Amino acid sequence: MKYKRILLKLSGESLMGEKQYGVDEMRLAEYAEQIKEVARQGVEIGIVIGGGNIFRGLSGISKGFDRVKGDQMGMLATVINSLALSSALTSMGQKNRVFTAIRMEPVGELYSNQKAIEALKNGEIAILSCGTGNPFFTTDTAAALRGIEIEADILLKGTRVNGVFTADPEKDRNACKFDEITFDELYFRGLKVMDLTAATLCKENNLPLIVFNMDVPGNLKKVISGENMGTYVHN
Ligand SMILES: Nc1ncnc2c1ncn2[C@@H]1O[C@H](COP(=O)(O)OP(=O)(O)O)[C@@H](O)[C@H]1O
Ligand SMILES: O=c1ccn([C@@H]2O[C@H](COP(=O)(O)OP(=O)(O)O)[C@@H](O)[C@H]2O)c(=O)[nH]1
Repeated sequence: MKYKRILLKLSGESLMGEKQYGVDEMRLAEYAEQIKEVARQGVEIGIVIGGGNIFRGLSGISKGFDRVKGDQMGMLATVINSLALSSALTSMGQKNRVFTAIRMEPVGELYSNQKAIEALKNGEIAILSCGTGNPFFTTDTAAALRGIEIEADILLKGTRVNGVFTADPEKDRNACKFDEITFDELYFRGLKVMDLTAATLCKENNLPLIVFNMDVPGNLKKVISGENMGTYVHN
């Protein structure tokens, strides 16, 4: 395996699978299977999951919610997704631990980078929930931050598209994929694959990123073993 310690970001929306809301059990099981497969090869895995399949702070504003409360609801949504993934991994016999950025024992342990690294060294997958614990941030930013904190070799952003394109591939059929691109170019081209706070954290702390399609079974293993897929984003 090319990478020994990874931070995997999973989109909350992808967890919906074919559903309109919440968690699709089939999709969850597929993800858990892919994750277990690489964990069995000795790869240390930290995971940050989004919450968009349940609640997004920004969309709450239009429904009359206060932004901070809405964001807190969004962070709690990431806890629900994290518990679902933890449960799926456990049922497959894969050891894992859920950490929360906001104290809520016994749902999860309060996060610290030391405890998370300890879990990784123990062969446990560390599921890092609640995003950063702060409103006005995203789970992409949490993934970048936690990736840096746990000293991951790479940040892997699992999405439902094949990588970074010249335009949103779900809206523009003529969009072309980049095999690699720098963080600066992402910024200058205004590519919306990760928010700027997240991209800046990666850039300033030298954490490379691969954006890849997590919805194709086997892709996670391929990307970790160094197969050329997705888009490699670097300094
Ligand atoms: N230039 C781009 N290249 C790739 N994906 C893009 C781009 N611009 C926008 N996107 C969108 O970003 C999504 C991937 O980000 P992700 O965080 O997984 O999704 P979401 O924001 O819905 O949770 C893709 O599904 C795609 O529609
Ligand atoms: O550090 C964080 C991470 C997430 N959120 C909230 O949680 C929601 C869900 O996260 P995100 O939208 O990043 O999930 P995804 O798009 O990946 O499903 C966001 O809309 C925010 O409201 C937050 O307030 N702080």
